[in-house]
Amino acid sequence: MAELLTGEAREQRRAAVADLGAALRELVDAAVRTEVGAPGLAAAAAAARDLAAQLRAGQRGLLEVASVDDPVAGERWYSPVYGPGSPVAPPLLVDSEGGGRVTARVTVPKALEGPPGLAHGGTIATLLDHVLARALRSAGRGGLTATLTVTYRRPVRLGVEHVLHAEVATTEGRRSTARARIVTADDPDTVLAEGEGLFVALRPEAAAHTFAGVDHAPEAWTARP
Ligand SMILES: CCCCC/C=C\C/C=C\C/C=C\C/C=C\CCCC(=O)SCCNC(=O)CCNC(=O)[C@H](O)C(C)(C)COP(=O)(O)OP(=O)(O)OC[C@H]1O[C@@H](n2cnc3c(N)ncnc32)[C@H](O)[C@@H]1OP(=O)(O)O
Repeated sequence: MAELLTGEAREQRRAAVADLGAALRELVDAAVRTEVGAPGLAAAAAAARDLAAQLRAGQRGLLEVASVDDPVAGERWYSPVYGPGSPVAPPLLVDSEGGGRVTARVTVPKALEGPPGLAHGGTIATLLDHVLARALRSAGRGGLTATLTVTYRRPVRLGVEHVLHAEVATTEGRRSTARARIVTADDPDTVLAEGEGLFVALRPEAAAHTFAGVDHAPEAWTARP
């Protein structure tokens, strides 16, 4: 079981995690855009395997929560959406949240491309799903996504700054719904994609089953008052 860090030790490790994450995102971008020759690719593959071996020297299991995480608040430093340590996160930057509303910014990188020059539709769905969940959390509502409906109205382009807005729509028992949209920073009135999600908070017995084997109970996704 990975021991969760607190205080100064956690801050220091979080800074190092974020620094490695930024370096790896540069590497992923370089890797998906490279046109160097085959010998250059072979040398890079060997260097990448050396680096992986270096990181495997201290490794947690698949169900173990990272020592820098806060599973009660739901802060995941390797989240594929916003995690500062994730090589595959765009990453999404949350600017403000509270009272059932969230505003976030993102610039979708080449690694998350769908049609040439455009964000992959699954990436857009991922971003919308996250801000929907975050809006609900900011209103004290937990839960897992039960349904997600995405309407793609205009392309979301790579390399352009976009803004997401989300807000709680309804709350009833363990069920909550929220709405979100994505626009460009330069043209906030033209909606590019919209999302609507239903989130269901887990009953304690369902949470025990869903998160069986996870070392720190992720309270953020279970039933909340
Ligand atoms: C910078 C450094 C970091 C800083 C970061 C800081 C902070 C970060 C903080 C927080 C991050 C927070 C949040 C964001 C995180 C993640 C968001 C991602 C969310 C996901 O990625 S999540 C994964 C995908 N998701 C699943 O993996 C779900 C699999 N699934 C299930 O686990 C069950 O399916 C479940 C739980 C959905 C329901 O199961 P269940 O057994 O509890 O449900 P049950 O049957 O009791 O229904 C109860 C009531 O919901 C209604 N209901 C249920 N399902 C429905 C449906 N589909 N359509 C319509 N109604 C439905 C019923 O009709 C009933 O309604 P009623 O009560 O009225 O009868």
